[in-house]
Amino acid sequence: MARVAIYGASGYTGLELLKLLARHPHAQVTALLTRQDEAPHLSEIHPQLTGSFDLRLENLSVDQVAERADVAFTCLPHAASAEVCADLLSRGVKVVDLSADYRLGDAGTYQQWYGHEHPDAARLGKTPYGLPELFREQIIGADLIANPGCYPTSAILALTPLLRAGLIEREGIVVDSKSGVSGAGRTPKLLTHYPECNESFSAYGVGTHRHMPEIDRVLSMASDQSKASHKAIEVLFTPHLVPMDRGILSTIYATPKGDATPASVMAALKEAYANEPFVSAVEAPPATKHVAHTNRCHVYGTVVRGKVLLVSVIDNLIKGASGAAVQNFNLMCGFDETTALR
Ligand SMILES: NC(=O)C1=CN([C@@H]2O[C@H](COP(=O)(O)OP(=O)(O)OC[C@H]3O[C@@H](n4cnc5c(N)ncnc54)[C@H](OP(=O)(O)O)[C@@H]3O)[C@@H](O)[C@H]2O)C=CC1
Ligand SMILES: CC(=O)N[C@@H](CCC(=O)OP(=O)(O)O)C(=O)O
Repeated sequence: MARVAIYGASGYTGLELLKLLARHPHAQVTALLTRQDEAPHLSEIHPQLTGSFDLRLENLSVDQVAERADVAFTCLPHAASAEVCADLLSRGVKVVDLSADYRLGDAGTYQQWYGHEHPDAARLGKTPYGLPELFREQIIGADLIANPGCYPTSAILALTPLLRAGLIEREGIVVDSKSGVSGAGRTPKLLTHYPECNESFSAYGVGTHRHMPEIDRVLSMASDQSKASHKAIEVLFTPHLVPMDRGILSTIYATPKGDATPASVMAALKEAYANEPFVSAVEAPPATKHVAHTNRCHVYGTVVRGKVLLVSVIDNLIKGASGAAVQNFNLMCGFDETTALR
């Protein structure tokens, strides 16, 4: 049994994490963290969880958390998260970090895309990236996991098999992604205010979104296993906000290479995920509803007018955040990887 603490339990990823942990036979939730001093009952913050946990959200010190928990999930904004992670790790608490703080490889790149210094830069480049389908061996038994970004999960799971099979060029990859509004979190923002986003569809972060270097780095790592001389991959990534609650759909375009045909593209996707419990290569372009509320990713690929075209879907809050976090937690702690996720 692992005793679990959740930082940022009042947010959307905290809620989804609690829904999953409520049915986890080896996890006991022992601390729910908030910055507020009022200690509200969990059912006041998330009425969906009424009857599931008799717990209050508390403003505890890291020492108090370390007494109560073996593992912490940090569902906090970036920078705030790394500060807590460093303190927890120094007290022997394992951490799954849902923020972006440990996903990039070096402090310079982090500063360039996040606009501030990294609070715990020594761990950059050394923390396993929590996509078990690509980095399972590094995740097993680790103390800290960088849980992936939601958009990167959808892009990397679609592209990596084709890069590894030599069916697409490393240059000229375009990732066009669309996300439901819960991707922006529960904390109110102008972009996600109802009259701003309802019945509207917009691109944002054009050329500047911080998931671009994350996708670059992970694709470069995942596909560069034999040829160290390869140049780093640089994708063109554009996110869009769709007026729906949840889900991400990425449409991806790449230049074919070698024997890229509709059949060989699908065969590479099928082979890569044949034994994966949560990723499937599907025969027709998937929709977000096919994976809503699940830890699954569906990928489809073909060749059209001289381009490889991929479509990938996930639930941003599950495979894109809390489901992946539980998958990583299971691997870190030696539980069956699929526990609480089937
Ligand atoms: N939403 C999504 O689809 C995804 C989110 N993520 C990442 O997961 C993390 C959590 O996201 P999400 O749950 O959506 O966010 P939310 O805004 O829904 O919740 C975050 C919680 O963190 C606490 N918080 C906010 N600001 C601070 C701060 N400055 N210092 C400490 N605590 C703070 C708040 O709790 P309180 O007020 O009670 O203290 C808040 O409820 C973020 O890093 C996000 O980028 C990753 C993948 C997907
Ligand atoms: C719709 C929307 O706003 N989505 C979020 C992505 C959520 C996510 O994965 O964020 P982190 O990398 O910070 O963990 C965004 O674009 O900022």
